[in-house]
Amino acid sequence: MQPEYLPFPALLCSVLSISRQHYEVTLDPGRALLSWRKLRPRSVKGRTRAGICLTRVLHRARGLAKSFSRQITSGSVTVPLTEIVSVEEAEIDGKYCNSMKWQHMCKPHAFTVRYIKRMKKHRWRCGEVTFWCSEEQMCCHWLQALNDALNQQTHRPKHLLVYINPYGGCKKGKQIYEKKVAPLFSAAGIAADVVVTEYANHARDNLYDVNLEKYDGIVCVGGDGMFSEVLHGLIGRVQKDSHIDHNNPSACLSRCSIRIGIVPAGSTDCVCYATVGINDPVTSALHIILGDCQPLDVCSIHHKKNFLKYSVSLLGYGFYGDVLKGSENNRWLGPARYDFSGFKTFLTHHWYEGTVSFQPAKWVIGSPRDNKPCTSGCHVCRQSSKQLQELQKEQNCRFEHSEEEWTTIKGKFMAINAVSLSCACPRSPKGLSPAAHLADGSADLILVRKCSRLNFLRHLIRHTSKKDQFEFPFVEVYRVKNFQFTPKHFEEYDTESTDIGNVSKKNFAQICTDHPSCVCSHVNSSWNCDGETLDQTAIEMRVHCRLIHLFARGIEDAPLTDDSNPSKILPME
Ligand SMILES: CCCCCCCCCCCCC/C=C/[C@@H](O)[C@H](CO)NC(=O)CCCCCCCCCCCCCCC
Ligand SMILES: Nc1ncnc2c1ncn2[C@@H]1O[C@H](COP(=O)(O)OP(=O)(O)OP(=O)(O)O)[C@@H](O)[C@H]1O
Ligand SMILES: [Ca+2]
Repeated sequence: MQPEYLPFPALLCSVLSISRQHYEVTLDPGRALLSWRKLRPRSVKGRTRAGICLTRVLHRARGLAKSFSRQITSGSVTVPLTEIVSVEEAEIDGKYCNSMKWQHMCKPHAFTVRYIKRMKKHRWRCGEVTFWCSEEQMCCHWLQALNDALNQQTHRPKHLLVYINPYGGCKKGKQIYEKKVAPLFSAAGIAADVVVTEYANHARDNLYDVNLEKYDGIVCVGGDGMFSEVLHGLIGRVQKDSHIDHNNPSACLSRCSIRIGIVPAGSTDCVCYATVGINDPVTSALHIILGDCQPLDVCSIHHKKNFLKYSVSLLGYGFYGDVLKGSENNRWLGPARYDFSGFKTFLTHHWYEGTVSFQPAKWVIGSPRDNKPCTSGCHVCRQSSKQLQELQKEQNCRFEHSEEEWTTIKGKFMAINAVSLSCACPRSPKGLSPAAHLADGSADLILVRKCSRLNFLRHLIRHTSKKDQFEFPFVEVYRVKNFQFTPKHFEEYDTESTDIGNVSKKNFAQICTDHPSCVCSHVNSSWNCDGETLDQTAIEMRVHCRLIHLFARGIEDAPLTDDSNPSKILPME
């Protein structure tokens, strides 16, 4: 049984100075809060004649804790211990040492606390406050207590493996890491082994050899393509270690427990944006330092019994496949290559014929048009994944192979998009499917049927506003656990050959040479899989619920402060 008053964790409360003003500073380990409140001169006098130091270890935890819950007064700041980035002895600069106030001290004693400040649009910055103590002993006491509290947060990474793509996005990956991220990691006491990649797939291949046990996380500095490399390396490595054959489309893949952090330095940065709420390197670094953890669904893509790729953002055929293809020769344009190619692809206005079959994700409690986006600590994800787990247990693993309820749609499509997260990115802040969930075990399958150029434009424009992009008769959206696609012309030329895709391509090439004026080259599109083109057009996709974990927390509901008043952090009540 718990005694009424425990000696530990005890409150630590002192009068310390910040910028020569007196504050009552309290560390409440029970509620995991650090707070400081400005004292009026009268109350300081009442506490200590010197007006600087008074340390009281308070055991009346309950009464005081209650009073903290009401502490939303002006001049009062409360920071959860989970949001403290670092604590260290302050470096005293000349300004303070030479001031009259401190001249009597040969060595002023101060410590600096860095903590999360929430700015607009999910951007985080590092706030900094230096507390001055009158005695060395008090300073040590505070440093010790704060560091003890931080050390108790065992989910924070201590050792990271960092891969930097120096050529992603605007080619600033290395600079971004060195200037913005590395200093924060080192302040937080995180050791990092850095690999600057020398060729495409360097990071992926390296992850097969590296001793993963040494690390608490892997960080990739780059765009979605770089993240995809790390994802393939990690998932591939874990399956290899667990002797799971990834070529088997119905294999139950082993989950990867080591977390991946994304420092955005790419062209789209969709995975980062959709899991953090912004593509900002400092914000991402801070999420990594705090040791955030966000599970993420991953889709596997197969052609017959051959594994092709994993996808976490967009698996798109038609419009987005063509945009990607068209952008490849214009890499020199950097991120603008997608807009240029998007414009050209829009003007060419192609549609493609084929058959889509899918099985709905029956366990999910949400739907693609319920207007309930995935947020930090998402209830829909938690509940849905729990129900999926129960279903899998009930059906004793046969669930994955069940043949029930396939829906088949044959038609002409402008675009077929499957997304297992919203795909929010700077181009489209709500994404391709605004209510898709990060970790519910499902993907949203969006079918845009053949329509006029004007209608397609109306649909595209909706991605940039708050209006529903699915509210058109030519757009359908389904929440699925898997789907298959066969292009019409693949069916026609299908043979018993083992390399069907190549046979099909060969036949088309033949037809096009025979009829130079025809549009055969546009009979098939290609798949854009997280920014990479797939070699096959006939594919099957399956969602693996929560296969990986990121250093992220999903998108927080509402920022607690704004830029105009960043110093006031309200308690997390
Ligand atoms: C009129 C404006 C309409 C704007 C509509 C914007 C919709 C943007 C939706 C973006 C969805 C991104 C999904 C993420 C995919 C990533 O895994 C992948 C790798 O990074 N990125 C891309 O494939 C890169 C895909 C980039 C796609 C850019 C598409 C740009 C379309 C421009 C159409 C212009 C029509 C103008 C007519 C006058
Ligand atoms: N050293 C390297 N040299 C050439 N290519 C590399 C190197 N390192 C990584 N790559 C490849 O570069 C590709 C693109 O990188 P990245 O995703 O970082 O930028 P991006 O394509 O501009 O951004 P996004 O994917 O967000 O659109 C990745 O597919 C990755 O495999
Ligand atoms: Ca999902």
